[in-house]
Amino acid sequence: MATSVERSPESGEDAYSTIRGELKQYSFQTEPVPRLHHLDPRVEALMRAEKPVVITDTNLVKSAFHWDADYLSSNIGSAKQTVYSSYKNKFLYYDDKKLPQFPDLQLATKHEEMTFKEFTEKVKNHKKGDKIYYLQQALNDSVGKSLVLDFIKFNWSWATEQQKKYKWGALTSNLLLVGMDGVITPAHYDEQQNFFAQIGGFKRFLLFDPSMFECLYPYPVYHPHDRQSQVDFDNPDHERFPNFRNLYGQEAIVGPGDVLYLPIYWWHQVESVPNHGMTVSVNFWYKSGTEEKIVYPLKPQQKVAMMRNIEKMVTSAINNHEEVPHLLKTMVLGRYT
Ligand SMILES: CC[C@@H](CC(=O)C(=O)O)C(=O)O
Ligand SMILES: [Zn+2]
Repeated sequence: MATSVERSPESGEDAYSTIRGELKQYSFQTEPVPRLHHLDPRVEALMRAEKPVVITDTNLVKSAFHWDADYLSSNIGSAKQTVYSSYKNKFLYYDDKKLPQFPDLQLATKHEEMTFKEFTEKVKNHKKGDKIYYLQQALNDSVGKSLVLDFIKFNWSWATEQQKKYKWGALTSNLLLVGMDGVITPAHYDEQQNFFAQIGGFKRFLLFDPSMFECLYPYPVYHPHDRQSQVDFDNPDHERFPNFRNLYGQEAIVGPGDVLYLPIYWWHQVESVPNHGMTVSVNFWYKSGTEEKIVYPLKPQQKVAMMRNIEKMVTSAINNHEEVPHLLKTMVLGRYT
């Protein structure tokens, strides 16, 4: 498979409209995420409302536009990188610290450690039916000098200005993502604010408001797939997940130079657009700021945080996750339903 990365930093509208015509359709409706120049005042309104927006011309990662497979191979260094492999194109995240409680869990994706050079070899020699690979590595001080210089030249003044303006907490990490053509990260939410910067290739985001929690049925908090939706978007089980029929979302295509503001607790499915080569992205995860004061009614994301705390409290108090479902059902069925 080619390791080339499709690149047209100022991707003309033609690239996006061509891609839009190729995208897989799902059973739910979506509307487009606004795509705005970073100086457009509507960006601030959307970010204050914690709504997604594709922000253009930030130059956030312009110094990394040359990060293609060959450059990264020669400059990232010989440290092992975190790579996931799967015989399918879906890469469902799992928390390996929770795996011991689920010894029988069948994982479709495997965590492998390999050098970047080994990763690009596997991608180059990929044949139909072979494993598919997705590199997902937090940028750290093991990278080579030239990558450090590129990293230092990110538009940190813009990023830091936003971080202060919206009272976000600390930047916790930058994840380097190098995906083979067509890889998918299924629907999940994260507990951090996120600037998702696209460097090479194109990614399609399906985004859902935190209130869509009741349509997306996340795994229990104690489960290794915590925060991930249980619903298979390609073959939804409407018996188990009846509210999936009410799902409604937003959609965005991000290309080189685009930055997607992905608000904390917003659900997202991320698809490397098929037949457009490898994708290279870097995300910027920030702790969310603390609310100055609680305002009622609570926001959907606050209710999600509350439900998470209840599940965590019950699980630790009862000290046996197998007893949690019965206790919660006893508490709710026939009483609150
Ligand atoms: C973690 C992988 C995912 C991005 C994402 O979910 C995030 O940045 O929160 C993707 O690009 O496939
Ligand atoms: Zn995510």
